[in-house]
Amino acid sequence: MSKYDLIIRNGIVVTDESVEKLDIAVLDGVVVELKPEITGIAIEEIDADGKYILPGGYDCHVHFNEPGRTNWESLLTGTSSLAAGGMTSFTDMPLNSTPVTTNGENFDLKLEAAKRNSLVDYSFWGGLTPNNLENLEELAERGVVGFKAFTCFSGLEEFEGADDWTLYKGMEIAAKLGLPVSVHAENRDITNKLTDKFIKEGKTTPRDFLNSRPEISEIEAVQRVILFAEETKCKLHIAHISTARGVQLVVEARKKGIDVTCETVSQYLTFTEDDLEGLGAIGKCCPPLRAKDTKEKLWEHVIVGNVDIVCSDHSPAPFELKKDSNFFKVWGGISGCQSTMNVMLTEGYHNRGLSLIDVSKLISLNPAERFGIKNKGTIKIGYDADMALVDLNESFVLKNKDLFYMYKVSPLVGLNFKGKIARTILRGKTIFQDGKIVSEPIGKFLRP
Ligand SMILES: NC(=O)N[C@H]1NC(=O)NC1=O
Ligand SMILES: [Zn+2]
Repeated sequence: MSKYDLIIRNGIVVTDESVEKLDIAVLDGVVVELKPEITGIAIEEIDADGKYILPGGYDCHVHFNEPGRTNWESLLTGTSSLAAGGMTSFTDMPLNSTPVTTNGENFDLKLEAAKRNSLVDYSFWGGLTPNNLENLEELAERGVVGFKAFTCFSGLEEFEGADDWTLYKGMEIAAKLGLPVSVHAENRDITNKLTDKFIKEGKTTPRDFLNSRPEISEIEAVQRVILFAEETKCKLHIAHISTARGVQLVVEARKKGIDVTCETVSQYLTFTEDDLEGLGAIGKCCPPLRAKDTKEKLWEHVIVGNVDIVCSDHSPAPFELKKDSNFFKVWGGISGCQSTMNVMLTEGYHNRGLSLIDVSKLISLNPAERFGIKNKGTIKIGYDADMALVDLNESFVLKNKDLFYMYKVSPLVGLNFKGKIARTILRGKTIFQDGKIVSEPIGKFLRP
């Protein structure tokens, strides 16, 4: 009789093709059997009767702060939050940790920190800035999934936004290296000019901040970087897209054969600009929250498959940086990486009829495939045994104390979610169960 490390019995398994009752057998961290009834024995058995089993999520856009700003969010607090939210891997942005990930030496520091402190599997974006074109190759050799650039101010002086020359040249190099470039797309002139103007006029409320970053600033930047992608043949990924018109440009570019994908994030699918006054600083992000009509159209794009990925853009900061009567001076970034699966189950599956297969593709398989992370993102023989066991019909209100973030705040607190993560399993090992982290940091480096 076959012997396994783990058998999970009686769960309803969400694969990339079906939702059905299956048993799952795991050996050495990998799914080795997947069928209605497994007869073997295992060191550990889990009875998942009544639970749905989704692939562990992959958050391809988080800003953790280790090394260097570990007092904003450490890898331990950040990855505990991911685990509590059913997420089993992530890609960290090249900022806001310090030093920023713009060369090989800095990359090595980050990798060392993750080896020690990450509870889930990890990978990294390298930075693309005006100062590091000559370092892209060494970052590629070390295993970054691609390069991240900003077309506007990044929020931090030490990570300079890319001018058009840098984008064009950087995309040429990335194309040669076979890696994608991910762009934070907002027009720098429009956002800077409006910001300066409003501050000069003493207009510094949340509404003024919203008005300083109109939809056109995203749409223009998306259009421009798509043109560079067409010319350079670079794989392009649009980060945290917030406008339906931006997604429409991506759709049209794909029809022309340009290799472009896009992600959106929970906040644009949950809140509108009218919520910002009530939320205050914890709801400040760039691009900002949008009008109700835009939010609904963005959902339509998600539902028909025009948006490839939903992730978090988790960008925490200490309370001090979230306090200023001038809203422009408040740190821009939302804490949300614990809630991506919850948002997609509640708003996507329960409220809008998005299938569980599509939910899991948006948060697991699509990012893994786009960024070349092999054997992740779905429950399948030969794939890593990364899973979230979910009580799909259980409702709960998210409370501050449920959060594993270093700063236990999030705009998502107080919302009623349906679909509770009961247990998270990384490569066959339970890392989160019944509200508690139950593992040491066992994360492993993932590279394309
Ligand atoms: N630096 C940083 O975290 N920036 C992020 N925050 C945000 O709101 N948008 C971003 O790109
Ligand atoms: Zn960004």
